[in-house]
Amino acid sequence: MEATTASDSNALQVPKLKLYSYWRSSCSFRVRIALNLKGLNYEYKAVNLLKGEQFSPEFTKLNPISYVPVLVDEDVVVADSFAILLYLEEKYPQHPLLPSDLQKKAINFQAANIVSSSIQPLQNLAILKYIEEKVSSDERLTWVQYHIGKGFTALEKLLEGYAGKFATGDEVFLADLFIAPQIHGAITRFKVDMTQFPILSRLNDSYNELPAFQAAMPQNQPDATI
Ligand SMILES: N[C@@H](CCC(=O)N[C@@H](CS)C(=O)NCC(=O)O)C(=O)O
Repeated sequence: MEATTASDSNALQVPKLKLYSYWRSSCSFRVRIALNLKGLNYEYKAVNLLKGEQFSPEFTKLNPISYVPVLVDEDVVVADSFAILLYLEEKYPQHPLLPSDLQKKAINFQAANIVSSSIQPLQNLAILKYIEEKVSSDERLTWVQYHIGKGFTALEKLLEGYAGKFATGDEVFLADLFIAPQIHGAITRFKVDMTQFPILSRLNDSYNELPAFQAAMPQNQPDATI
């Protein structure tokens, strides 16, 4: 694992934070957005998933299930993007990730979970490798597109009465941190036709304008290979 430093002139000086991340990982992307929104400076610790660095004894000590992201905040180690985001929210309350309105908060959790439980796990590296080996690479793409489509269709229905510039209104909240990376991957990696999803397409245009999202994009990470 190679260490590089991410810095931003607007970031608060909290150099003790370390983020174990992989440039193309949508789960890491969620946390990178939160760190940027909250103005938290962090050290970027690249974990190359294609080289299997997530299975190294050093990394497995940080996360026994061998997935990125992992956040290290001095002596606190938190793995899993959802857990990390809730940790950051409590420890660093600037730029809140959750609205105070209870219904809107619930919609944020629901939308985040559609992505984190019902889309992303079905497109994880190990699953795609298994389908490619046991069936075919064509089936791999058909599989991912089907599951992204199913999740995106649900999100379109869920957000119909809530979406503004962002998922639940005109402010960025938790749902956006899950939706933006999922759309980015759907377009760039899995060639999903986004014209079927007008609300999500509109949200994506808004995400693309925000510096906190731009800086978190895969292609802008120190370990990016494109
Ligand atoms: N629920 C976890 C999922 C983490 C996860 O699946 N990470 C992926 C990258 S997005 C990973 O490390 N995959 C490595 C592998 O499949 O070996 C989270 O939200 O952090």
